[in-house]
Amino acid sequence: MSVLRVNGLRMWLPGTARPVLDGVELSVGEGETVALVGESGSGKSLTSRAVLGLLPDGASVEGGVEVAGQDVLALAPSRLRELRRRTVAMIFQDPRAGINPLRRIGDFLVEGRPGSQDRARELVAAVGLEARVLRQYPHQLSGGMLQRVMIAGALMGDPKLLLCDEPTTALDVTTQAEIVALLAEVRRRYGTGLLFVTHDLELAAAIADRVYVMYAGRIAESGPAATLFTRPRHPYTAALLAATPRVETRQARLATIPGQPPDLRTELTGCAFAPRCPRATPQCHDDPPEPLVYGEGIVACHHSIPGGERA
Ligand SMILES: Nc1ncnc2c1ncn2[C@@H]1O[C@H](COP(=O)(O)OP(=O)(O)OP(=O)(O)O)[C@@H](O)[C@H]1O
Repeated sequence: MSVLRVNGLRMWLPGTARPVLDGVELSVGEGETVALVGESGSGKSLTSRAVLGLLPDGASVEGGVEVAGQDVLALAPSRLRELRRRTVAMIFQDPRAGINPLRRIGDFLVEGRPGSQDRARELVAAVGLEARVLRQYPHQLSGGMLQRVMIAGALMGDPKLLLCDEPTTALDVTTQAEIVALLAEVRRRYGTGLLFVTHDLELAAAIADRVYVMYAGRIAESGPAATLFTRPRHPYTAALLAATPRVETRQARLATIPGQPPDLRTELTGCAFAPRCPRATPQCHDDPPEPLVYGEGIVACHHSIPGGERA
């Protein structure tokens, strides 16, 4: 069963010529880790924030967001608060932005949850911190420790779904690896579904069961992580992989994808990636490709790479 289903989510923002999210389909199963990857501006954060019912000012939306069977976009504010307290939680890139610097860690964790001191102690230990941090203030902890605190805080309500928006980007490489390992442990121990938003493909490959690749507000390709990263079918996925430094071969960054993603002030007639795509034909500029199912994956491309190959 899915803890999250995003069904054809379309979002318009003021001053744009096309939807900023355009028919996003995405799901996360119970205890599953799913990565949402794409370049900056592709719509990853807007998607993950919509899961919490957080929409930018002036946004209008179509389609649905279901968390544990509840239609988030139709919930009354009080039910939405309850959902965020119990069912779905989020951790962000910068843990310092999400915590009051004047309150002790212990007070932050039990805030709004009377009688939850034991749970806070248990979770602080579960995220690998000593009990004394409960009496400390945020400035006394490193960024990595504070991200552990945020993870403990997110788990206080025993959520079914944890949204992680670039949770390791602000951390050094060693600490990143520790936080990734901790999230994997959280999912194993508590059965939490994870939606992991990142621009880092290597990280997505390391943590996720399934991956969605987003481009210009649309899902270009999705599938099991192992298949998608070894045999990408969408030319955009292949180009992203070619532009990613590979740790195992110690190759330097070899290429960037020529060109820019389409500006939100322009309409799109065909495939959003066509102007940058080596496989594009006139059809790609005129007709938006429909998503097609390939084995366990889905690809929206008129000329997807047969069998897939890593560029
Ligand atoms: N409140 C807003 N008003 C207008 N445009 C917005 C707003 N929020 C986001 N956008 C635009 O919507 C697009 C998608 O933004 P989003 O933050 O979801 O991208 P992203 O993929 O998460 O990028 P990043 O990795 O840089 O965070 C971007 O072009 C962004 O400029």
